[in-house]
Amino acid sequence: MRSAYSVDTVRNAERELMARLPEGALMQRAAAGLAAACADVLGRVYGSRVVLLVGSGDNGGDALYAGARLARRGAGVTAVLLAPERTHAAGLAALRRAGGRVVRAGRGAGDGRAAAGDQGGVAGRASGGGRPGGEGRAGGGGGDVDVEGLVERADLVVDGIVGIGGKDGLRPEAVPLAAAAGRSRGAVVAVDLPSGVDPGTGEVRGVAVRADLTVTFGTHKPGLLIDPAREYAGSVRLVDIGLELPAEPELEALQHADVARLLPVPRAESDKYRRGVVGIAAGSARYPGAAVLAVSGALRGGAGAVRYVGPAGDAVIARFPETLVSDRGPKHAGRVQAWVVGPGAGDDAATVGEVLAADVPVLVDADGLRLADAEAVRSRRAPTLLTPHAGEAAALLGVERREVEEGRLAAVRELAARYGATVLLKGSTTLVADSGGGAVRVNATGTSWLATAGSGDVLSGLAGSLLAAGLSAVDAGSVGAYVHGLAGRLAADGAPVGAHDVAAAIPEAWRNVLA
Ligand SMILES: NC(=O)C1=CN([C@@H]2O[C@H](COP(=O)(O)OP(=O)(O)OC[C@H]3O[C@@H](n4cnc5c(N)ncnc54)[C@H](OP(=O)(O)O)[C@@H]3O)[C@@H](O)[C@H]2O)[C@@H](O)CC1
Ligand SMILES: Nc1ncnc2c1ncn2[C@@H]1O[C@H](COP(=O)(O)OP(=O)(O)O)[C@@H](O)[C@H]1O
Ligand SMILES: [K+]
Repeated sequence: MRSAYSVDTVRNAERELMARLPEGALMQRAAAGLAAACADVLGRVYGSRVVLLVGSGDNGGDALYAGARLARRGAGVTAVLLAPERTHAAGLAALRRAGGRVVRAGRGAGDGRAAAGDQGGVAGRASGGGRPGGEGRAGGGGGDVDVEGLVERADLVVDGIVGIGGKDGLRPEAVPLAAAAGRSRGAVVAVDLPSGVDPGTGEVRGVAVRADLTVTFGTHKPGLLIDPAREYAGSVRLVDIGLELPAEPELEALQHADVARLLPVPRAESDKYRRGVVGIAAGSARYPGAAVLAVSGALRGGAGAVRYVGPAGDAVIARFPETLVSDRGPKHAGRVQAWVVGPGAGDDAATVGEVLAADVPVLVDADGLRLADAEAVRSRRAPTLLTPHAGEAAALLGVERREVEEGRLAAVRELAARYGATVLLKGSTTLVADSGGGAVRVNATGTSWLATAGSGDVLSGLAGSLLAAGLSAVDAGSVGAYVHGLAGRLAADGAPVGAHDVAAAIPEAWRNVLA
C-alpha cells in the first residue's frame, strides 16, 4: 500500500523527529536522497550543467545542499535565488563552498533577464573556488545573466521553489522560472513536490512546475497522488528520512500485492452461488448497450453468476448467453448478493427505488445517481457504493463541474458524508471515500484511453460483481477501479479502444495482478 499524509501530519512528525536529531540532520537526509536521484537522472554527473531554482524556504535549502553534493562530484551548479535575502543561509554557504555559482532571479517577471548576484546581501555574491562548469561569479561581475536561458540549456533543473509550505499557486516572480523549466532540454526534478501545486489537495491554480521526477521526503503528499497535480509530478521517488507517521494516512493507493490479496478466487468448495450472484438492473429501450457493457464487466468480476433485469434482455443474451435474464423487476429476479443499478437506465426511477430497498450491497451509477432518492440512500443498512464522474458528482453537490475537478478530494468526502455512502469519484485518478471518514483510496492505474463511452458501465459491473463476491464497498470500488484501469491500459496499449475491449481485457489484468 502506498500512503500519503496531510501536511499537518508531516509537519508534526518532522517536529518530533527533529527534536531527537542534531540540527540540520533531517535536511541532510533529504538532500542526500535528492542528490542521489539527480545523479541517477544525469547518468554522468561530472561536467553536467545543473540549475537550482531556489525559493525562500527549506525546500530551497534541500535543493542547495543537494546542489552542493553534485558540485563536489564535478557538476557545474548554478543556483537561481528567488528571494536572495531570505535564502536558506547554511545551504547557500554549502553550495558556495562546493564551488557552485549564484544568481538572482529577475525582478521583471517574464523579461528573461536576471541581475547578477552581487546586489543581494547574504545571497548576492557567489564565492570563487572554480569547479568545472563555472567560475563562481554570476554574470561576469555585474552584467545581466540570462537566467531563463540558463534554465533552458541545463542538463538538469532542480525545482526547489516551494514544497509543503506552498499555497495559492506560484507567485508571479516564480512563474517565468517554472515556464523556462518547461522549455528546458534537460530533465526537471522537483524537490518534495512540483512547485505551484497544492500539497494537500492536488489542486493546481495557474502555472506550476512540470517535473519528470519528484523526489519526496518521508511520505507521499496527497497532491502527488491526485490529479491534476499528480500529472505535474512525473514519476515519484520516496526518500525515507525516518519520519514516524500515524497508522491511518489521509490517502492510500493499492498496489499489486494489496489487490492480489483482495481479489476473490474460487476454492474447491466454491459453487456459483457461494461465489456470489450479482444483479444488474440497467439499460433501457434507448440504451440497451449500457446493459450489455455492465454485464460484460460483471461476468469478469468474480461473482459466480450474473442476473440481468430490464428491457435489454435480448441484447444481453445475444452477447452473453450465460446471463440469467428476467424482465419482472428486481424484486422478482431471484436472490442476489449485490445489485448494480443505473447505467443507461433512462428515467426508470421505480427500478432504482426497488433496488435501493433491497437489503444487499448496491452500486448506483450513471442515471441511477440522478434518480436515486437521497433519503432512501441514507437510510439503507446494507453498504451503498455511488460511482459518479465529475459531472454527476457536481450535479449531486449542486456545484459547477470545475469545482469538483479542481478539488476532487473535498468533493468525494463531501458526497460520502452527505449520502452516508461509499463514493467512487471517477476520472483520471479515481478516489474512493467512505462515509465514516478514514483514508481515501486513490487509483491511478488507468489511461486516458479509458475516456470512451461505456467504459464506466464496465466498471460498475465489475465493481458490483466484487461486492457480490463479498468485498466491502471501499474494497470493491478501489479494487474494481484498479483492475479496470489496468485492463484499459492493457487493452489500449497506446491506441484507441472501445469499452467492450476494456471488459475483454479484465481477465488479463486479473492474471497480471495475481502473477
Ligand atoms: N517536513 C519534513 O519532514 C522535511 C521537510 N523538508 C523540506 O522542507 C520543505 C518545507 O519547507 P518550508 O516549511 O520552509 O516551506 P517551503 O515549502 O520551502 O515554502 C515556504 C516558503 O516558500 C514561500 N512560498 C510560499 N508559497 C509560495 C508560492 N506560492 N510561490 C513562491 N513561494 C512561496 C514562502 O514565502 P513567505 O510566505 O514566507 O513569503 C516560504 O518562505 C519541504 O517541502 C521539504 O522540501 C526537508 O528538508 C526535511 C524534511
Ligand atoms: N483521462 C482519464 N484517465 C484515466 N481514466 C479515465 C480518464 N477519463 C475517464 N477515465 C475512466 O474511464 C471511465 C469513464 O467512466 P464514465 O465517465 O462513467 O463513462 P461512461 O459514462 O461513458 O461509461 C471511468 O472509470 C474513469 O475513471
Ligand atoms: K518544489
